[in-house]
Amino acid sequence: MVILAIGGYDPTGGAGISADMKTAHTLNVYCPTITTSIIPQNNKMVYEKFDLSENNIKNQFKAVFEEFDIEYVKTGVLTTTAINVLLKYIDKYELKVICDPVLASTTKFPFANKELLAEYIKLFNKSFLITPNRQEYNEIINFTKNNKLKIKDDLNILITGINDILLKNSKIIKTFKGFRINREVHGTGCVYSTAITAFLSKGRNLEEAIKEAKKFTLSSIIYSKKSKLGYNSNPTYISKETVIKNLNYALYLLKHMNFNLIPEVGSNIAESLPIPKDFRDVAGLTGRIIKNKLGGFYIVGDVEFGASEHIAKIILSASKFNPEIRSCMNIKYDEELIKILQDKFTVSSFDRKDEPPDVSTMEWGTTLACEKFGGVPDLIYDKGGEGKEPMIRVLGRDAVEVIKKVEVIQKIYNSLR
Ligand SMILES: Nc1ncnc2c1ncn2[C@@H]1O[C@H](COP(=O)(O)OP(=O)(O)O)[C@@H](O)[C@H]1O
Ligand SMILES: Cc1ncc(COP(=O)(O)O)c(N)n1
Repeated sequence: MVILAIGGYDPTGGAGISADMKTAHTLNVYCPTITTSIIPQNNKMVYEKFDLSENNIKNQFKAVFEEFDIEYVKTGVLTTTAINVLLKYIDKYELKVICDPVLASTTKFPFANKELLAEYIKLFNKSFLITPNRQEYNEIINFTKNNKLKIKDDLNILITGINDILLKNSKIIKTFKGFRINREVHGTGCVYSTAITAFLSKGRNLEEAIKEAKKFTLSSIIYSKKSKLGYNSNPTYISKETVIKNLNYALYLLKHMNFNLIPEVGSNIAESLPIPKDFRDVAGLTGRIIKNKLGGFYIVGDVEFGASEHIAKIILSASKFNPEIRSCMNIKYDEELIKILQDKFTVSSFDRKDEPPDVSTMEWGTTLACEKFGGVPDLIYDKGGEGKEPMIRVLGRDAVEVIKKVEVIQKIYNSLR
């Protein structure tokens, strides 16, 4: 797949064509880019906007279209020159344009004036989809009204926010629900519109493309890169294959450990996709890790999605406190051990005696432990109850991280003996 991204250059890599290329590359789509402006900026401010000449823009278009067959084009920061050249190429190559009308930066630097906005309306009328945020949408509608300009009825308009609204012919076609992650990330709009373009180029229909791109964008926020001034988009795609691979590698590492912290009920280890909705988004062992009476242990079953409801409930509850936490393993409880572990790991707990009626113990206990801790600790334990074995649960960002924590715990346990 090849898509073309046309936009401004942000030297920090958080937004603009750098974000576009990172996004497309992560989705295995090749992405030539045409630069319209050089925009020195960071999470604090935009220093300037240097627009490239008409001749340079024309040569960039020539170079790309000589080299590639392009069907889908995503636009970010544009100039009048870039729009005028693009309009000609749309006609000549029947391009499908996804236009992200970046009228200003999040740091409030204006990227468009009235003259440019008038050019944008021409581009909208030759585009497939535009993805304004709510503020940009209001500005565009007001501008068309005040200047008696018309936007074609059959233009797809995705108004982005926390929930995104897809409009067509002035009707709401679909709302794409999101949730707020407590983080302001530079370049999310670029990632989102490029991800939509990439999924469209893979043959998804518009609603599927938006749905998948929204999950992808949320991941790019969850895994965003912290810098001295804020967070920068970090497009990250964790597929089912990645999760299965992590779990199988974690079990491989376990086999090479003298692991014996196995509870009577057995252990399981699980890992979820990012932003899991229910246990079907969580993979675990269809069987258990059980003690071998003569020493050692057996790993019973295969790694499958939907295999472990119990551990899945822990992950689903924990991920609400920290969406990066996607994995958990339950191991044997030991009074002396958990005391020592407090020096090495963050620990929280719950007491089954406090359990209210008619709740899922794992959902209730995990939520309570995370609330007490103010996030997700490395370990959550309980001392058991009526017919219920005490347990330690090890949490982490993926199954390999969890197993590495288990390895440290096992070594500490062995040193007590
Ligand atoms: N902190 C956040 N938490 C969750 N979703 C976010 C967050 N920031 C942006 N998004 C999502 O990323 C997409 C683009 O973000 P938005 O802020 O609307 O674009 P822009 O960066 O162009 O203003 C939207 O779908 C929005 O829901
Ligand atoms: C080159 C370029 N393209 C797009 C944006 C918008 O990104 P944000 O909304 O995070 O400011 C930007 N700031 N710079």
